[in-house]
This record gives sequence, C-alpha cells and structure tokens, in this order.
Amino acid sequence: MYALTSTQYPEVHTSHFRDFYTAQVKQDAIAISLVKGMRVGRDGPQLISQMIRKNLNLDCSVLIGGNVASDLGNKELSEAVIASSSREMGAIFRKLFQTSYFYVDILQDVAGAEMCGTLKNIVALAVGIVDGLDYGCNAKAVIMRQGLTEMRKFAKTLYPNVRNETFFESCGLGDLIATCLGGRHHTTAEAWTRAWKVCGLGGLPKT
Ligand SMILES: NC(=O)c1ccc[n+]([C@@H]2O[C@H](COP(=O)([O-])OP(=O)(O)OC[C@H]3O[C@@H](n4cnc5c(N)ncnc54)[C@H](O)[C@@H]3O)[C@@H](O)[C@H]2O)c1
Ligand SMILES: O=P(O)(O)OC[C@H](O)CO
Repeated sequence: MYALTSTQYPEVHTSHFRDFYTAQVKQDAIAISLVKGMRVGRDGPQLISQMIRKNLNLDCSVLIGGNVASDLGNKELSEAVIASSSREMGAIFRKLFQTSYFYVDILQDVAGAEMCGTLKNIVALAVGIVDGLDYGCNAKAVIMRQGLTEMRKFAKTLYPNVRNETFFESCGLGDLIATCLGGRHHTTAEAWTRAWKVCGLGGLPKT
C-alpha cells in the first residue's frame, strides 16, 4: 500500500510526479483519493481522481463523507461513501476503511461524489457568515437548501452524468450538514464575520 499526502497533490500533473510514482507503483495497482477539492487550470477543471487516472494510469476511487477528523478520532458514529468505477472495486476499498463506528456505502458516481466534497465548502463559508451575523436557523436553512440545489446544478454543468441521488448521500447532504455544523470553513467564516463587525474591513488581516 502506498499513501500520498495532500501536500503531494499539487504536483500530480507534473512529469516529475508521474516518473517518480510510476517507477514505484505496480501496473495493476488501484487508487483511492481522500481529498476534497479540485484543480482549475488553463486546461479547465480537473477532479483529483481524474488527475490520478490521467497521470498515473490507475483506476481511482474516492472516499467522501461527513467526516470531521476529530469526531472520527474519538470513534464517534460516522458514515461515508466510496465512489468507484465498479461495485467490485468499491467493495475492496470498503474492507479497508469500514469499522464498527464508520459505515461505508458504495456508489458508482465518482464525479458526483467528488463534486459534492468540493462544493460543500463554499456553502459552509456562507453558513459561517450567517452565524457571524447572528442570524437564526431560518436563514441557515435557506443557505443550506439552496446551496445543495446549486451544488447539484453546478456539478451537472461540468459533469452532466452525475446522479441526482448522490447529492442526498453521505458525500452530499451528510457532508454538507457536518461541515456547516462543525467544519473549519464554517468556523473561519464565522470568526472573519465577527471580526469584520468589530473592526470593519480595514481592521482585518489581508490574507
Ligand atoms: N480534517 C478533516 O476533518 C477532514 C475530513 C474529511 C476530509 N478532509 C480532507 O482531507 C484533505 C486534507 O485535510 P487536512 O485536514 O489534512 O488539511 P490540513 O490543512 O491539515 O493539511 C493540508 C496540507 O496541504 C498543504 N497545502 C495546501 N495547499 C497546498 C498547495 N497548494 N501546495 C502544497 N501544499 C499545500 C498544507 O500546507 C497542509 O500541510 C483535504 O482535502 C480535506 O478536505 C479533511
Ligand atoms: O473542516 P472542513 O470545513 O474542511 O470540513 C471537514 C470535512 O470535510 C467534513 O466532512
């Protein structure tokens, strides 16, 4: 088993990366990405799984869910999906990840699951701003519901074959709720908004 850290992903499109890993990874290896995000370059948007598939010539699955790391570390009940090109491939990875407190479902919509994991962070920023403004539950419900709808529309614009059902799985609605309740994007946006209310834009850090 060979693990890449997220710090290695920005290099994944380079020939250095390809030469280095193809020398070490067996031809019949299979890959799974745990990264939430995508690369948008001059050649257009690319999912992490697409980059791995293209550059390393490996079949690549993804694991995505409402999985705040500290909760998982405490072995609290969590769930995720593994999205793979086939159910057989998903079943291989499920054996690796599923535990008594971490339930893993299998999907065959890799692009849909990965787009969910990427786009939910934007909705979490908006919910953090709403919390920073001390609005109540109604406004947060609006942002989360409309956010999920826009996630689906945007994903389908880029990848027309993504499935509607994917957005109601753990990678979609589940991850959206977890991130909006306790993720770092939400926490950062709330703190930024509270600071803005006190200091105004001039008092905020430039980064
Ligand atoms: N922490 C969680 O609760 C959690 C849960 C589920 C999924 N994930 C996903 O796992 C991945 C890693 O999350 P993490 O919590 O380990 O994040 P982290 O912030 O702890 O680590 C990310 C690392 O990436 C590096 N990095 C960021 N941009 C870079 C760039 N352009 N070039 C080189 N290095 C860069 C940072 O320096 C950092 O070391 C993310 O895709 C995240 O969405 C995290
Ligand atoms: O801390 P965040 O906002 O990156 O969210 C962490 C995970 O993606 C939640 O599933």
